[in-house]
Amino acid sequence: FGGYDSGDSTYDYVVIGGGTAGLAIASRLSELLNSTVIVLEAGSNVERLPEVFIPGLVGTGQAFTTLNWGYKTIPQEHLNGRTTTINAGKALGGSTIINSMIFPRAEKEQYDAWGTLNDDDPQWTWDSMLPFFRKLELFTRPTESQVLSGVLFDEHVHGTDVDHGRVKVGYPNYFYDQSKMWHNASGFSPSPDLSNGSPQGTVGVAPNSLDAQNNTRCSSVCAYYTPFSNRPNFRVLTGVFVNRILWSMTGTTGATRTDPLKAIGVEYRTENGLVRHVNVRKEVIVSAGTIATPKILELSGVGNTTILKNAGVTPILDLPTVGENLADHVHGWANAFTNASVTRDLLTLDPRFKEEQQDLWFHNRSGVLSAAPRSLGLAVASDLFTPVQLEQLMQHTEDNMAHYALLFSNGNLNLAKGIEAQYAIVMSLWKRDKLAPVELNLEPGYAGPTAFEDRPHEKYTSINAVLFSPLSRGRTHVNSSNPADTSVIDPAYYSHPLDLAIHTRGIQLGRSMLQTPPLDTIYQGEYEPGPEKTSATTVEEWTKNSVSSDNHVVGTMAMLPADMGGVVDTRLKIYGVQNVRIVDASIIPIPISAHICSTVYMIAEKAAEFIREDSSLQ
Ligand SMILES: Cc1cc2nc3c(=O)[nH]c(=O)nc-3n(C[C@H](O)[C@H](O)[C@H](O)COP(=O)(O)OP(=O)(O)OC[C@H]3O[C@@H](n4cnc5c(N)ncnc54)[C@H](O)[C@@H]3O)c2cc1C
Repeated sequence: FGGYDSGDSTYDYVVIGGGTAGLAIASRLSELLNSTVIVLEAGSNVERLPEVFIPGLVGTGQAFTTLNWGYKTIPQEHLNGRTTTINAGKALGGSTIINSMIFPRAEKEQYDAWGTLNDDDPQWTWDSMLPFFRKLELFTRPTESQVLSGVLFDEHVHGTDVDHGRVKVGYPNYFYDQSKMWHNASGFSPSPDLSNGSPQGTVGVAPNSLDAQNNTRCSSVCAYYTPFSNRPNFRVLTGVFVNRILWSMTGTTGATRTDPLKAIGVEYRTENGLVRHVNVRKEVIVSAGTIATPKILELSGVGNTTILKNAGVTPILDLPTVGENLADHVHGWANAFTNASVTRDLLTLDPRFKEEQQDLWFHNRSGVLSAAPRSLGLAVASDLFTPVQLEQLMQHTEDNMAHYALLFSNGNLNLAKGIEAQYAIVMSLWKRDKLAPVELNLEPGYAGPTAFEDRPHEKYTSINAVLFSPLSRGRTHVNSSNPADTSVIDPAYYSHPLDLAIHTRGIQLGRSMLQTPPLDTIYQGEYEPGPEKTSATTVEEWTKNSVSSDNHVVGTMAMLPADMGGVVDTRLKIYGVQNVRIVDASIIPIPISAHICSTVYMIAEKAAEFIREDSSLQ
């Protein structure tokens, strides 16, 4: 297990990508003892790297180019022509190897929106998703000292089934003074639990994907693979790069195809360049993530025929919205110098401090390395704008919904309808304060766009301000038939004007929080955006020049009806294809106001159930 396949072979289920969703669904399918499952993963198993398993080292793993696909965007018109990087884990465990382990959920109304967009399908509502959110979790109640440090929780919304729960969820062992101060400075009310489906307008200590017994990261490898790696029907190949899906070539091809396409195998390349394939008996499941999944489909001939022909790929099935509808959260900051006694900066600035903290963590799992420190505050529209400003922004957005939907649809009228339907939902949630357009969270150390070498070597307090409800939609497509070439990725950040307006306002709010009691007692002057940036225009300009991806890309294989530009149906099957499901963040039809990892696991758990149900009908 975990090595190279000795040759071509046949499996019931072939899973492309052993990341967050890929390992989750493969593991659940391997519970069906009469089924064989293989996972094909490009990266390797790096669970034993300290940068991966020590919670306080979050952020360092993504700097390893070997662990990060680091997808580059094309120059972004509304970011003054800058290119940006969308990070994504390149390892067994995918992005759960390098992510920040923040593990909340979004507002229940936003999950209900998935059903609304899909002809009111009851399979995709908060109520029908909650059992799967609970199923995936193995929650550890916070200790008395964690509760005294401000952790609030509602056990009913968590999963505690020791036999079936998988992702270990817990809380940090170390609490920075400034995080506690920020809870008061934010002005938000305390959240009873950031996973309860009503986080908007509240602040709280985020649950983490963390093994509370050992105080180590719980990635999808820890949750879904390591404990089950000796199952004879569960095989994982690492270091293999999938090129394409192989189809049964009976029937017609191209736009005139009427019979559903059937996958018969998957072609991959080994690290030493050998091209091999595996055969599939039942289904192929694509879980390569929001950027790589549409690429694999396009290289397999499924996508927009014109785009495929231009790239030199032979079209097999015309599905013009593959790779469209891309949405991403956008990350911005405000930060200030601080006289707080402990910040994360000390890990870099003071070798003795770092050594002490390492000793503490290895000795009894305490100290700053025992925490991936995130307290989240979810601002609603009325926290950001006055009623008059809000009225004007909403009016302008509502008046122009059809215009922007068409603009972002790449000429596809079905997708324009789908995007416009998304906008109508967003506007209605805005009006009812059922959606947090911006998340603000405190980082007890430097967070911002300036490299260590280029900034003063001081201690900082930062507020991350993340745009959570983008209306801009972009796309990712191949422009070559060579699998080794990267796609052309255009998230079209800020191409909807509301996005820039909201995000700039969020950054301003974060900036003012740094000077609000009691945080003002540790404030030693602003570093970024910079005290000289006082007008709305100068802050807006700084925002355009500095923001980056929050690595929460979704939507490129959207679960929407076909006449709204969808790529997969509500059982996650690709339209026009018999036996390929998409199971990862790419199916999320509309961005949610939350860190998305728990939602991706929930999708995988639901998909496993769909497959179980469908196979029992055969
Ligand atoms: C730096 C960073 C920080 C984040 N922080 C948080 C956070 O704190 N909380 C949160 O909720 N979310 C966070 N996220 C987002 C979240 O982790 C991801 O959205 C989610 O894990 C994506 O899951 P996925 O299954 O769609 O894709 P992934 O987990 O990325 O899995 C895709 C897998 O497919 C593999 N793959 C790709 N192409 C091929 C190919 N051709 N052949 C074979 N294998 C291939 C990849 O190597 C990878 O293993 C973060 C993401 C990043 C990158």
